[in-house]
Amino acid sequence: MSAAPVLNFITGNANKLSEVRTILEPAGITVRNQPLDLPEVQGTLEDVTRDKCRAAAAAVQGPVLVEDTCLCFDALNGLPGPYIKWFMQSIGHAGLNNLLAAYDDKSAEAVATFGFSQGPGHDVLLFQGRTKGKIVPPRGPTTFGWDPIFEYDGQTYAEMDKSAKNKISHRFKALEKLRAWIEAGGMKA
Ligand SMILES: O=c1nc[nH]c2c1ncn2[C@H]1C[C@H](O)[C@@H](COP(=O)(O)OP(=O)(O)OP(=O)(O)O)O1
Ligand SMILES: [Mg+2]
Repeated sequence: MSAAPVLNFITGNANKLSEVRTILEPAGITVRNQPLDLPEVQGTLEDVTRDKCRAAAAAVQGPVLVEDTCLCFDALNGLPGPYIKWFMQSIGHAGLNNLLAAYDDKSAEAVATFGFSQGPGHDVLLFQGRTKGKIVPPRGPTTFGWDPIFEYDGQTYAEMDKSAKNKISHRFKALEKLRAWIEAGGMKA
């Protein structure tokens, strides 16, 4: 590849930005950031990211990367899903556990959907990663969102070393697809 790829990741979430940089920079991909607060519509995981990406491209009038994270409870047919941010803010870790009190099935899926657009009027390309786990009472540092209540293979995301989370996470799996596409020359097409 000739010029080193540069992505403009539009997110207001410093933890997301840090994980994305940690995962992509070893692959020689530079991640810039503009911390815009973009409107988020209601709809499927894909609808939310597509709309967010179009709004970001319009706001910066250029190429953008966005990401929307969902936390889907199997017993609730995928809810809170894209609305997890508002559930986290309103009812927190305890409330999210209580939502599942009536069900034996505590399984959940973390989903990261990245959207890339070359700019206003261009298609939005989606790169999605999913990691299965279960919802548990909080364990570990409360640095990043619902990390303390999402258990993967016996440890919560919050209990795992950052490097361990970044090898199995929903975000890592999505970024593997994005990286493969960039390495195949996708950004230049
Ligand atoms: O790996 C994660 N581990 C734990 N919590 C996480 C993770 N990734 C996102 N989260 C939280 C942040 C927000 O409460 C919600 C997703 O909402 P979401 O709209 O995608 O994120 P945001 O508004 O913070 O940033 P952005 O400016 O990119 O939209 O789940
Ligand atoms: Mg958001």
